[in-house]
Amino acid sequence: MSDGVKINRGLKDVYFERSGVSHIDGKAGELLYRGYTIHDLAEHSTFEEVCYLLIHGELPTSDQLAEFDSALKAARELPDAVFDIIASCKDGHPMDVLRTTVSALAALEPGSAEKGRVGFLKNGIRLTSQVPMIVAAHDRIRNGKDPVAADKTLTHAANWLWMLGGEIPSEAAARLADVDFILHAEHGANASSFAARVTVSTEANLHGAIVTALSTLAGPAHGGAAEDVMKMVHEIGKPENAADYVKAKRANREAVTGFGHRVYRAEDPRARHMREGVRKLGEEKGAPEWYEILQAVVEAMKPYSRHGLNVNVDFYSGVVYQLHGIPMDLYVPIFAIGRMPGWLVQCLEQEERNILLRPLTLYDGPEKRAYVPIGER
Ligand SMILES: CC(=O)SCCNC(=O)CCNC(=O)[C@H](O)C(C)(C)COP(=O)(O)OP(=O)(O)OC[C@H]1O[C@@H](n2cnc3c(N)ncnc32)[C@H](O)[C@@H]1OP(=O)(O)O
Ligand SMILES: O=C([O-])CC(=O)C(=O)O
Repeated sequence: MSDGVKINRGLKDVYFERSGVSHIDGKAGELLYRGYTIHDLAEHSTFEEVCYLLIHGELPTSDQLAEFDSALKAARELPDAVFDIIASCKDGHPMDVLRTTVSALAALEPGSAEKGRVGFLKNGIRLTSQVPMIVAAHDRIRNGKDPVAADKTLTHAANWLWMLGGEIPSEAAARLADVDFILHAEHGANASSFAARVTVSTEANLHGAIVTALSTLAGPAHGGAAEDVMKMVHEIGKPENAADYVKAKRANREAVTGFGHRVYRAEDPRARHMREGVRKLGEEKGAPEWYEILQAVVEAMKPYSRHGLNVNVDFYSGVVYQLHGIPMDLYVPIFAIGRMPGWLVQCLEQEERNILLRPLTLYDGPEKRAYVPIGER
């Protein structure tokens, strides 16, 4: 039945579509958004500008950026019912609460079923602004505090920190969050974006696709890794324990979290910026040991790196959040805040040249056989 059929398990190395959004050179460890290196964007750009670039294909002029920014700011509103929904499931994992709330917004928001480029853009911009509001409101509600209203004068990153902590963040803290969002904004056919594209391919609406993406991002093999890295760092406790920890993991053939990537065979280019963040912030906060533990794990992993096994973006990002006092279970939702424009633009591309995404599984079950009535089994 299966003669000559080649199966690409996990869809490894399979191209399913063309995309003009981001280019990943796995061997060279390079990532481009619309032709610009992630390093230039992390150094010189803002999240708002990167959103515009991803969605419209070009860096904006000042006027284009101002118009786009005011659309994002105007969308910093949530229906009252959302806060009741958050309160009713406040003890759940923030990723479950976020997914449930985005799903509820599909039913609560006028125009959520609108499709086509215009409908997707309207809903995508609205959700890009609402996702950080939901994450921040949930964290406050579960800690017995009132949600903080969005400040429409602040940048996307500064407003997120303001809504979370109820204090205007320092410029340095807001910039670090901004860079984190830029680094996480887009990454081709990663599992959550691919899943969102599958949803759009059935002509479902954007809210549905974002719910799919959130569900997929949550797993520890994808966005959940930053949370697991932080748990690993706590378990290791001090740099001198790292080698034994790694040895035990590898002896059991278990993955060391924060290492490995489906596409990169060189270091994930985003990791460099987060590593610098951990080093600097650790020194500033008088907590250099986190950086030292991470570097001891990198050293201990060297003998196992012959396949090009390197750290990925999530290896350092959790410790940056920890040093900012952000609880571990918010790490995946923070990834989701950054990834919103990437999901949106992948959905736009899918919608513009749609084809139902429907691969095949090669049947290897029993041969055709006669039905046996229940009394004769
Ligand atoms: C933002 C992101 O989503 S980045 C990824 C975040 N996830 C993690 O950090 C979780 C840990 N990493 C992993 O589980 C994996 O590396 C994945 C799921 C990300 C990628 O998996 P794959 O594409 O199947 O890995 P790949 O085929 O490149 O593996 C090559 C070899 O490296 C090994 N390997 C891959 N990742 C790891 C790891 N983290 N620790 C130890 N060994 C690993 C594999 O076992 C395999 O070894 P083998 O050839 O001896 O069998
Ligand atoms: O591309 C991937 O497979 C995972 C990843 O790094 C991302 O989504 O940022």
